[in-house]
Amino acid sequence: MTRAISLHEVSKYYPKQPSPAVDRFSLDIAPGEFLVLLGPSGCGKSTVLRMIAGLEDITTGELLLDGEYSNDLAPGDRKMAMVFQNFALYPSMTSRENIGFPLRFEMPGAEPGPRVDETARILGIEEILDRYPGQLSGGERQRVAMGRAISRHPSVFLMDEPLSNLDAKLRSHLRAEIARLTHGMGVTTVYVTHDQAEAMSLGDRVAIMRSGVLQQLSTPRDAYHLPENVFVAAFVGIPRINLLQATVIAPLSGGMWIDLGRQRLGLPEPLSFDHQMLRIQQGRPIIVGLRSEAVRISQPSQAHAGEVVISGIVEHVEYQGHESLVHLDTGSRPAIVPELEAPRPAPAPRTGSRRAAGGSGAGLGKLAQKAARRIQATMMDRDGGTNATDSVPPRPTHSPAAVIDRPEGSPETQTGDLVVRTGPDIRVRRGDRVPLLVDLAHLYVFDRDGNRICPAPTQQPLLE
Ligand SMILES: Nc1ncnc2c1ncn2[C@@H]1O[C@H](COP(=O)(O)OP(=O)(O)OP(=O)(O)O)[C@@H](O)[C@H]1O
Repeated sequence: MTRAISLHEVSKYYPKQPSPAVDRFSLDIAPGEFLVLLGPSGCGKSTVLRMIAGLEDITTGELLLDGEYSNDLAPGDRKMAMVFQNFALYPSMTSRENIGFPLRFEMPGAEPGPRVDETARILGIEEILDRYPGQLSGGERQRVAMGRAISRHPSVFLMDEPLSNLDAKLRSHLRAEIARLTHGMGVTTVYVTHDQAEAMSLGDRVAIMRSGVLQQLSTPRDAYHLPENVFVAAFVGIPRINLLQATVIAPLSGGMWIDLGRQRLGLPEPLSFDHQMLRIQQGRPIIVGLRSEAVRISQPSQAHAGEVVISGIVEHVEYQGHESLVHLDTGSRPAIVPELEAPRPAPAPRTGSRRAAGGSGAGLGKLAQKAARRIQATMMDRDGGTNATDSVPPRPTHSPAAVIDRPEGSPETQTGDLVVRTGPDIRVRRGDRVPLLVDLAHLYVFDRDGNRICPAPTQQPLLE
């Protein structure tokens, strides 16, 4: 048996805490689905899991199991098995006894032997059944812990960072094993991790959290390729996406550029629909996101259609064996996303509407009018408003919104603002100025609130 789990507007307030640990969290998990809760430490992942398990009361909102209201269902009646980070085996029991222990309560009077043997076979741990936890390696102990969960034939697995105490090699091995087991058994699984690589490789879908709030619920592929906001973009993907503070230059006389400070990216004409939508941002601070694969070090003569040329000074080359990561200074200002690693973020000040300029339902007519007004206003601000193409709009005087910030007193231009992936044999040295080809088909733009505006967040009506 496997179960559907729904959380509707679920919040959790702990006493004496200024902000909720989980804030109006909604999620529908299909029977048999493998869902990963991903986010930095303290964002509320374990609290969500514990509320599903019944180990934590829900302050407001509803938990439905197979469509039935279950907020008050006792943990033992939920038919869920949990696997934790610390293996929690009874030290005085052998592996066999540890795996069979919960069966004594679930199947009173029945002989647990066959179930234990079946579980041991699935996990490949027959040979360690008669050993005590003290005689097992970390990986073996975790297998026994999983065996204890599996042998119960639960309807749901809840896993809270089950691999984080293990070394990297074992982690990747057990990760594959968990994927095989849970899919094979078809049991709904909710898996908590702060490791984005783990989340991406395991989950049918990932729910990315920040400060108790769900940021994005999507397939791992969409989390990487279509991050809904700058936080998700920065949290998912290794190396981390390059995020640069920028402004849009869009003179009425035509053409459009993204100003990165010392250099500009000219958007290729005819402008794509997504790029046209950026017109409305003229004069406002934006964040440009470039994943490391969107930029390559190559001569301008090698540029493909859609690639534009800038340059950077090599700061550092990180040799990784199969590739190298080249850290460059392009004279841009990196955008900083707080809370990515913070133990517990301070509550963010409310910053206007979440709706992006191109948000769902916004008609193009309205957008175009807004854009025209914005352009007009910018032009009027300028000296005579004559040669708009050559004049760079004034730099924003304030840091753009809560999620984008430059620490007070930090230099205008920081070094190493862009990381580019190259082959392992790249021959560049610190201090070299190298040409960079930026593929604008892989350009991300976020507005001052951190919401993605390019590629446009929802399907927009096409230009006539
Ligand atoms: N019993 C509690 N009393 C008060 N605050 C709590 C309690 N349990 C958790 N919190 C707080 O709730 C927030 C969310 O905690 P939670 O353990 O769910 O985060 P997490 O994302 O699982 O973090 P981690 O990855 O570090 O385990 C944190 O700020 C934490 O300090």
